Amino acid sequence: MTENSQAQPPLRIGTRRSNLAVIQAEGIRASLQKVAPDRTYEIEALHTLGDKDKSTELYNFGAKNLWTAELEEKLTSGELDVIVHCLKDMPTRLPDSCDLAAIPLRDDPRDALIIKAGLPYTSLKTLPEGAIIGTSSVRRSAQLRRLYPHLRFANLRGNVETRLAKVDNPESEYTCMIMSAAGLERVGLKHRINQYLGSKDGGILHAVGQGALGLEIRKGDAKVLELLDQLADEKSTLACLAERSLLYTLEGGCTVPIGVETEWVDESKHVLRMRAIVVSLDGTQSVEDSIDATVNTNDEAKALGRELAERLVKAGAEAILKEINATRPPKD
Ligand SMILES: NCc1[nH]cc(CCC(=O)O)c1CC(=O)O
Repeated sequence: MTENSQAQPPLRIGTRRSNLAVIQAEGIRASLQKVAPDRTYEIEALHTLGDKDKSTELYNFGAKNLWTAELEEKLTSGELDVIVHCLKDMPTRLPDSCDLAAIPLRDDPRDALIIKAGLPYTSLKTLPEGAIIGTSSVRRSAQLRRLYPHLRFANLRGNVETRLAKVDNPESEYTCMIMSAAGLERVGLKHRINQYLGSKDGGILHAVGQGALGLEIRKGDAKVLELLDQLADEKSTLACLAERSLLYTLEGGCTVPIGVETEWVDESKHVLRMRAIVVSLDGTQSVEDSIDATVNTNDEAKALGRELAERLVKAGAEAILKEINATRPPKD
């Protein structure tokens, strides 16, 4: 080993301590080892306040995000160099001392249906009247209530493995559950997916940033930014920035039933199609629209998200969101 490589301190990668979070951080470490093999990398998996307390009401706990605040403090103080997040769990407004760096190639952004082990159903359409879908996401339940008014919903919390165990338990009320395809695939549960729920197959629109990772750095840390830029995927970055701009424009600070889908409709011309929906909690009211725009730069991506948000507001999204914000539903 040369003196030079020994002199460079390890790059410290922070993440939450769930199995999914650690798998994601290990994936980023493996990618970094490929592009910068001389450097060493350390993962610090933190048991965050949000992981410790499972109560819903904590979503309303002060202004701080319980899942990201402690990691961001360590990033700001220099104890960490990068945080690996699920992009969809990253607020659209970050602390002043932090920045979103690279967005790597996105995995499948769709939601997925998993049916309780041993039941004969295969898709949403085959579920009988009164079947119970486990989800605590108002985005998922509101869209599904709208499309499948004969189905019922029950809260389902915990990490990926815990939720599946609760659904599979023959004593539990759940008929099935909805989770992100990417999350299920990363923890090795792809074989349990019964149906992928994109807009093309009778399904729902996914969460902003779903299926992508967000790499957060200290603001102005040019060295780490340059390193992480080597992991960036341009198309994923532009699509996700457009989605985050839509959410930034629409949200009143809490999580709301906004579904989105982005698709590159013409790779050579860089045309991004973004579709979005805002639904009332009971599924009875909704506004939906879609725009195609040429997107080559981050600013063009953000402009697309903003324009779609403004169109939705004009079509009545604000009234729906106001009513929901008044009751502050649990986070997606
Ligand atoms: N809110 C929880 C959460 N945050 C990120 C993922 C999975 C990974 C991803 O979709 O990016 C999940 C689980 C889920 O919603 O099913």
